[in-house]
Amino acid sequence: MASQQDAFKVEQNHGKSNVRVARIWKNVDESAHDFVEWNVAIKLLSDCIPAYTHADNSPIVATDTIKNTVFVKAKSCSQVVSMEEFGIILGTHFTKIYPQVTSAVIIIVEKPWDRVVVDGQSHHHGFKLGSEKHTTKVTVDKSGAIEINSGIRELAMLKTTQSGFEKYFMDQYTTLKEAKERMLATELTASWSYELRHLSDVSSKPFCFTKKYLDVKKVLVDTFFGPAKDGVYSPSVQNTLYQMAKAVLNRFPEITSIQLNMPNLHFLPVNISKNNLSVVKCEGDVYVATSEPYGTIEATLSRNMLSKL
Ligand SMILES: O=c1[nH]c(=O)c2[nH]c(=O)[nH]c2[nH]1
Repeated sequence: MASQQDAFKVEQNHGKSNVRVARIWKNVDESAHDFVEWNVAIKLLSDCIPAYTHADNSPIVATDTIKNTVFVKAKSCSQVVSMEEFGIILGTHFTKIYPQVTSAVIIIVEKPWDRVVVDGQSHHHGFKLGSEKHTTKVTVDKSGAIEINSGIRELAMLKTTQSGFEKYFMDQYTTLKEAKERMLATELTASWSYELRHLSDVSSKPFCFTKKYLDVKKVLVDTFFGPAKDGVYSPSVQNTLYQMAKAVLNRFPEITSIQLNMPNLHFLPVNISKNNLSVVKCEGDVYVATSEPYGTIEATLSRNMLSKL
């Protein structure tokens, strides 16, 4: 929140980060338990300028209160809620209850506890840690205007073939050899926005955010890899990223834009020689795995609103 004070423009917000809440839903009928672990960060935009300029703390909602609210709201969710719904519940609370709070931003990252399968059967109360993380960012304004983003973090994907990189711009510093055949590895971070603009949009048509997250993830993964046997050729990370984002926008009309970040994690062919004699020659088989440096490739695709007219 910005304000003009003396000669200065003051922009400020406050909140609490790394509020780690775990919630179990034990159903009365003794069926499987549901469990989530969320890392919640909250930022409140509020009329708190006197606290900064005149040491007047009276408008500050203490960050300790903000933290407590996460646990109070987790307790009061008697039914399973998605992270996005929990973000809406928190954002609505802070903007409704406190006159000085104009907007609340809630960011949640879910720890990937997956239900264990034992002898082919889903366990009722056993969970093990998986890999990629579901994320969300929910912004709620006092007016009821909302922005809801969902996303994925740390989705590592690798293919051992069906990738190349050729005909790129070359100059006197270019030493990279063109490749028709290489491996491709990345760790995807994605985030997408839903066409939900007001709290009333959410209450009028209940939205299954968790299912949507799983569906979007499947489209991203399937597009990256292609069919199981033959895969799909990637002429660059850039093109693969574009195909993945496009597939999501084509498939889900309720998503207005998607941002993908796909680092190019390099596996370098191993070629070792001694006295001009080869000790190890990479024939598409032995590589050195590197973590740095890595290529950074990211893009955002949004619907061209003119194309809707
Ligand atoms: O798919 C790629 N895109 C690049 O921009 C790039 N740059 C590079 O060195 N290797 C690759 N690979």
